[in-house]
Amino acid sequence: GATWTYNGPEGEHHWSKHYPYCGGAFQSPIDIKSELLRFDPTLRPIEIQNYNLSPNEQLTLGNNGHSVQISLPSKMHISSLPHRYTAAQLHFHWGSSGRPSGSEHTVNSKQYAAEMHVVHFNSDKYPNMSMAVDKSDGLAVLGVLIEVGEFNPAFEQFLRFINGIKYIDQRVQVPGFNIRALLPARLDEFYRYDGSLTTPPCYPSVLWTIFRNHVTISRKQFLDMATALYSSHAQESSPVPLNENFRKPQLVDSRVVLVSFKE
Ligand SMILES: NS(=O)(=O)c1c(F)c(F)c(S(=O)(=O)CCO)c(N[C@H]2CCCc3ccccc32)c1F
Ligand SMILES: [Zn+2]
Repeated sequence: GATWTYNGPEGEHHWSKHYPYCGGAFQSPIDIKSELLRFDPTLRPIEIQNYNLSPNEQLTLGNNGHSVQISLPSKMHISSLPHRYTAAQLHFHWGSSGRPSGSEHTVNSKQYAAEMHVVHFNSDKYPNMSMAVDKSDGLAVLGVLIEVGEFNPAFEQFLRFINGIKYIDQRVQVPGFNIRALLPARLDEFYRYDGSLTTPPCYPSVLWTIFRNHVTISRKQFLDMATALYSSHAQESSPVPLNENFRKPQLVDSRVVLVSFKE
């Protein structure tokens, strides 16, 4: 489809011209405000299967012009939701070297340095991502808020290859590693709401799970992610830095945000 960006004439305020859902309801991300929250004792801890990948497996690390993404094997899945949700890919949203705040979801208006999304599709009902992406029960995304702090060895497992995908459409193979190590310790404390893809086509097809606890990466790791990539092609004379790739919080309307924990 048309090229969309995060800023300028193709920026988020213009997305709905080519992608009508982007101007519709049930949009993501949102600001997770305390007064919106409702404790739900029926929310079960997230249970994931086969996230611990062997180094003998190869993952594709790629720059798709909008984010850095890692393709995931279909044996990885979430087993604690009403349907099996099979992993497709994970990617990130971040700020820039001058602005270490680039998360999409915010908590009481606090924006974190970055955010990771692990995208899954309902494989009980749909054969692949393409068939699931526009269905109301199609997708489940796990969101992890990221702060600058302690060095994170799990992130290094792919960050050490990032200079191989500096330009759009570049891909490298990286050895598998334990994707669970990218998630926070507690998978039983999270926010849950019905929302959408945060990029065009913005389909309202995502069951969002945002973990309560953030993870940390070091300042150098953040700068590696926020300054290494370009959304332009390698041979282009004027490279376009890939950063600030986050959508602003959207209207919550009458949606309720469920929480699995009490203060
Ligand atoms: N924040 S978000 O809503 O989770 C989110 C992104 F922000 C994001 F940039 C991507 S993208 O990297 O594919 C670039 C633009 O679609 C995705 N891709 C999903 C949805 C689109 C189709 C598809 C097909 C296979 C695998 C993943 C995906 C995305 F879901
Ligand atoms: Zn995302």
